[in-house]
Amino acid sequence: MAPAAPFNPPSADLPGKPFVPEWVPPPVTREKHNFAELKSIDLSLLDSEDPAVVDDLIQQVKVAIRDDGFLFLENYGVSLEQLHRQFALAQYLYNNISEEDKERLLFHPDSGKWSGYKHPYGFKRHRGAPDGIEQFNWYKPDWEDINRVPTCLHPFMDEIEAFSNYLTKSVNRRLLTVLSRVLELPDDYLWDNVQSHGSPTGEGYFRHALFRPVQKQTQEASKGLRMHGHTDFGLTTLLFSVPISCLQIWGRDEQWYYVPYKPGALVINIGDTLEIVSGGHFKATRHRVFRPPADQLHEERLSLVLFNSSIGDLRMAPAHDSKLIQREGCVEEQGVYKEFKKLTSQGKLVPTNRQWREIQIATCTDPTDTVNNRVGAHQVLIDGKVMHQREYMGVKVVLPDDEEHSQTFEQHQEHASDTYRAPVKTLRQRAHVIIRGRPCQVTAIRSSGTSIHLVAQDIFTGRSLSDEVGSTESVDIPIVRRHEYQLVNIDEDFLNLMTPDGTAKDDVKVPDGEIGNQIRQDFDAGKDLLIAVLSAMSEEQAISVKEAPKGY
Ligand SMILES: O=C(O)CCC(=O)C(=O)O
Ligand SMILES: [Fe+2]
Repeated sequence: MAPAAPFNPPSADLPGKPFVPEWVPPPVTREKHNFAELKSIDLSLLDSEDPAVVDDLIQQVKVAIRDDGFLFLENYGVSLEQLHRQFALAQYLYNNISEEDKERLLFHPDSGKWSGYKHPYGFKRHRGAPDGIEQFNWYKPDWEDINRVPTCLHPFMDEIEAFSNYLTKSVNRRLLTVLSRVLELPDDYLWDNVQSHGSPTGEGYFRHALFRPVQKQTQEASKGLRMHGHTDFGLTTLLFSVPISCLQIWGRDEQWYYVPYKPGALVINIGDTLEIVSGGHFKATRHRVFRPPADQLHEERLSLVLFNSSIGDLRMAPAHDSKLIQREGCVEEQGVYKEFKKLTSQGKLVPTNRQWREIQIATCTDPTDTVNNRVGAHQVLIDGKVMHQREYMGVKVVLPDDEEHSQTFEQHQEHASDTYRAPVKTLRQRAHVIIRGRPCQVTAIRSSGTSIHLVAQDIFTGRSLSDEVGSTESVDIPIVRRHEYQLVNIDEDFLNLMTPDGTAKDDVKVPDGEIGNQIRQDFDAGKDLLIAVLSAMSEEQAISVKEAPKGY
């Protein structure tokens, strides 16, 4: 097999491309508990001329997939710099997308596709409770018509499309070769017979996602969940390992574990299709998105994902040509394969791949949905554990939805909800830090010999403060949150605000100066206003005002 060519994207500085600020990975958590140990696979070994090296690679994947159901992939042909450019483009999208584009390109999940822009108010087109998750998803029609893409990204579609093409046609194709070999099938079996083709993503999709920190009400309604425990419905999912630890996987010991950050690595999820095709030898990866450890609660999380889909018209069954299946039979004990098998043994048709994915998208529920997320509704108790149970076209899906494992984090967070400590060396420009008891934002950092000189600005008063810290020492960091509220009234010196779930909040003062004047002026003019409030260390201040989008 010819060695795989590395990713060679179009240039970032062609004429007409606006400047895109760099993406700086946020600091990694200091939390060490509840992290999974994932096996890491070096994909470049597939090109080795030594058959023993290739055999060893296949064995490693076999063990990782059959034991754990997930793995890291490294050396797949994209450099860290190229990857960071793609994250910078996602960051650029969320800093520049217009309100008009959000409205115009709003997704239609009822259609069974996530195509377009997802607002941060749940997984229905109609706005529900805030979930802080924004997404843009590219499906076939979105690649084919530039008008279906946010205008701010138009100059960069060459790079985004090249990246998705490389991920599908090079990385995923090689990964499917490895998986075909594990099943002892011809190299291109999964690529030729199961993977959907055409456009950069076939019937699958590519995603830019942004998870913003959530407010207390969302956190309480969802119990820390950002996305329910689930398996992906397609063939494979290629997720990029990110510094903000939210992705968790369900271990064999029936506990949730965070996926650690491995810069540049891909996290590979096995989807339902592969579980079925492999006759249960591959387990679809059970995963969810959960709140991060305490020291990352205030950070935004960008996530780039490629979902590889199976051919929509196919109904999946085990690949009986597989020598592995012929020799060892199928593995029946659990999961979607078992449920599909149940249907076929009753002489019933299983759903097509298209039906299977579209029904799950169209009926997806939110972690904030306190009506459905109850035992008796979408939850059941099995052996004392809370499980999420749904039925799609006669196929029962039961997945863990249990919270109790995270109590140690909960206690930790209560304790450390205002501040935490971090080595001064990890501070960057614009990072938060406490200087002389005040929450500040760093404006300058200078190293001299064994000490670091910090200059910072009080986030509430704007006053400049400075400090000298030993370069190996740690400093206190405030947890700074930014919430947006609707302005209902102004009561002398106080704002009467309303939280997204309708609770009144009347303890924030009208700020002094220009912003205060503007709030009063716009309110008197009858405008619907959203007020951003910054809070840190039990202090709160209104910091900006904007007009609420229509339909808010
Ligand atoms: O953003 C992530 O890390 C995972 C998202 C995910 O699991 C999904 O959308 O299926
Ligand atoms: Fe997923």
